[in-house]
Amino acid sequence: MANGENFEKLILKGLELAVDVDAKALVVLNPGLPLEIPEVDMPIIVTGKTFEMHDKYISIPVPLELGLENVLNLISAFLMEHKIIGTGESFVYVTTDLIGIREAKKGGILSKTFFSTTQNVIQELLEIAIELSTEGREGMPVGTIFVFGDTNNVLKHSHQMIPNPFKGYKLNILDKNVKEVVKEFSFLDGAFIISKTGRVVAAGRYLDVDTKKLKIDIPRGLGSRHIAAAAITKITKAIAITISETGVIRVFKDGDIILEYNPKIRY
Ligand SMILES: Nc1ncnc2c1ncn2[C@@H]1O[C@H](COP(=O)(O)OP(=O)(O)OP(=O)(O)O)[C@@H](O)[C@H]1O
Repeated sequence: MANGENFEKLILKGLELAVDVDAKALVVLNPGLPLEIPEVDMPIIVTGKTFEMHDKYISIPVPLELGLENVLNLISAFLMEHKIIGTGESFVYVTTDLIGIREAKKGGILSKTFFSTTQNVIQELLEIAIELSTEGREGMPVGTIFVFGDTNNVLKHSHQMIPNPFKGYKLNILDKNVKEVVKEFSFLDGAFIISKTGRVVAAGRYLDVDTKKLKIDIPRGLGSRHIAAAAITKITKAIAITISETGVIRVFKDGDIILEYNPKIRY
């Protein structure tokens, strides 16, 4: 039922339900339809391309491709971080074909800095990760790491494995053509270093982390790429996104996996 008119009717029903169950917010998972958002007292969150504060609602960039469960977890963390809902309180969500109620989870592991205006960079990186996972590079599976934010510290804890192909270029991940350039260089061993503003600082970077000392607690079976990604987020404030050669995408913060998703599996 991906038609705007019916979607708007569902949103109105969602609002009614939210009032009935004393929910603290309404979340609209919009796949990109032009929508008329009603003016109400309750905070309304709409998924979109960019982070924007509107009069009637807040738009937050979360790729719906991540699957309902991941998207709702991310939004739940956002609502808690912004004190829109507290533990035990709920929000109502509306997709193009369902309405549901969700309770905020206790002890969310998403860091406070995960959602901010720099979220647009994370959104872009997740989109690249999803494309690399599903398409590979020239048909071959690709594995890599993106380390985002806290760049000076990340650079201190890493070194070039090969000359840095991005040295001297001011390429920003938010610029249209740069996405393809980054995908082209994804065959390089090591990690991409991305600054808070989206600048591609380096590729082919080895993360120097002493994983024995750091006590990294991630599921067994994950190899050195994932351990290194977890570790760099433990010793810096960066967020790491890994793509495994199996296609699984993981997001790490403070040494933990905060999101795990396989775009090859339909949820
Ligand atoms: N410390 C590190 N810094 C940057 N890249 C690393 C580091 N350690 C490993 N890698 C990268 O990870 C690649 C794969 O290593 P490994 O197979 O052990 O990882 P993995 O976690 O099992 O990943 P995958 O699921 O993709 O196989 C290496 O070829 C290298 O490019």
